[in-house]
Amino acid sequence: MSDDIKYGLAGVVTDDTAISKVMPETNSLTYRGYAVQDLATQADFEETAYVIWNGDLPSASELEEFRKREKSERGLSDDLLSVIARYNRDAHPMDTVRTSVSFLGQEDPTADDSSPEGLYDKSIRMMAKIPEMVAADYRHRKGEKPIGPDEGLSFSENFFHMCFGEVPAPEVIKCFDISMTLYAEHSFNASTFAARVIASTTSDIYSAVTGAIGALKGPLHGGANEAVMHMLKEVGEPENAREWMLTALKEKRKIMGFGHRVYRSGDSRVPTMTDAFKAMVDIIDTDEARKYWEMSRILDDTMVEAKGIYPNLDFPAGPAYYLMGFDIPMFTPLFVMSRITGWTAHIAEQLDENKLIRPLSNYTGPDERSVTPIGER
Ligand SMILES: CC(=O)SCCNC(=O)CCNC(=O)[C@H](O)C(C)(C)COP(=O)(O)OP(=O)(O)OC[C@H]1O[C@@H](n2cnc3c(N)ncnc32)[C@H](O)[C@@H]1OP(=O)(O)O
Ligand SMILES: O=C([O-])CC(=O)C(=O)O
Repeated sequence: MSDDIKYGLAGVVTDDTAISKVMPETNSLTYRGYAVQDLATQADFEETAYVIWNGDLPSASELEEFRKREKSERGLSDDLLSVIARYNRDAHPMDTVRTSVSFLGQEDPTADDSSPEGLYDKSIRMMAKIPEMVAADYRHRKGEKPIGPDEGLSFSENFFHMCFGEVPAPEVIKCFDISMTLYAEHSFNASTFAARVIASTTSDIYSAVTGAIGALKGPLHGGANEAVMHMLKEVGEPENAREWMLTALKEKRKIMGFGHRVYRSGDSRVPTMTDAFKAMVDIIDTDEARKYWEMSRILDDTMVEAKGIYPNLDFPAGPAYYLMGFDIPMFTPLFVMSRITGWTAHIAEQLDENKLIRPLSNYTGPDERSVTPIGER
């Protein structure tokens, strides 16, 4: 290890961005200058997507136009639906959504159009189509036929409709929609950086998004929302929670849903997601819902008290998604449905003033040596 190297690029600023600002000193986050909490509670995910892509809040007519455009892009080709119908039912849903996005790219004859308008078209197209890829795959693994999109429904309502054939209570939709806004964008996180690296080679937007999905899958990044729910299931009951956490820490286990590379004293998005999770628990009002709420409170308090490490967004999002009825392996694809907005905004920003991303490395392998012919080895 060398003192001159910033391993994992920790603390390194690699480019400018005007999309979001992560402020660890105040545990806050803005998208294009708007506080994420305000967007989550006072706007909806469609308005947030508009802000991320266009820079300002839409007027009423701009928003109406944008909603129409998103709805008009919904719907998968018969070819893609038949590919989804052939996916391995045991495959991880992140692998299947990665494959579906890649398939969408090869269906688009303008995939290489990287003009600002071309990128914007494809960004809206992916926002509109990824939910159906996830929902159709969810139903396929249950042996059920896909349910097509409903133009009368919002982005979040339509997703529940395509998964379950019904739209739940408004509080559940609101909780889901808030999670979409909170997950949408977070500066140079690993998956966004992966997308920017791919875009910087002037590859196409679908390739950059496909790579970003691969980066998001890992449990140190987006995959943590699934890992959190596995942890809650392992803990089992609220009365086990404190002891479970103290033992896990003693055993030096990594506790999923805690810690963050940038925030060191709390993730800006957690209070809003926790409030939404609690509001949903109160509406659902079952023993199971209260159990996961209480358990997560105890785990959070114990971790902060014992290690001073705070929960990240995946911690409240995991159990919230579970109580909405989603299977655990679907949680990270839900993140994809949201982060497609941030990724594509970053791809456009990267291409606007592109410079190939190619850092240097510190070689630590053997000194130069000669190749001994095979007969002499
Ligand atoms: C939406 C998102 O992607 S948010 C991130 C989701 N990921 C997770 O929740 C996975 C669990 N968390 C982690 O693995 C880490 O906190 C990361 C990957 C998010 C950040 O990692 P880094 O910035 O590299 O932090 P780093 O690993 O250096 O941690 C610093 C110290 O805190 C400890 N620590 C950090 N997170 C955790 C954790 N979740 N559980 C236990 N200890 C932890 C580390 O062991 C380390 O201790 P040490 O100094 O005694 O070695
Ligand atoms: O910023 C990060 O490193 C991870 C994160 O919270 C996100 O991508 O939302």
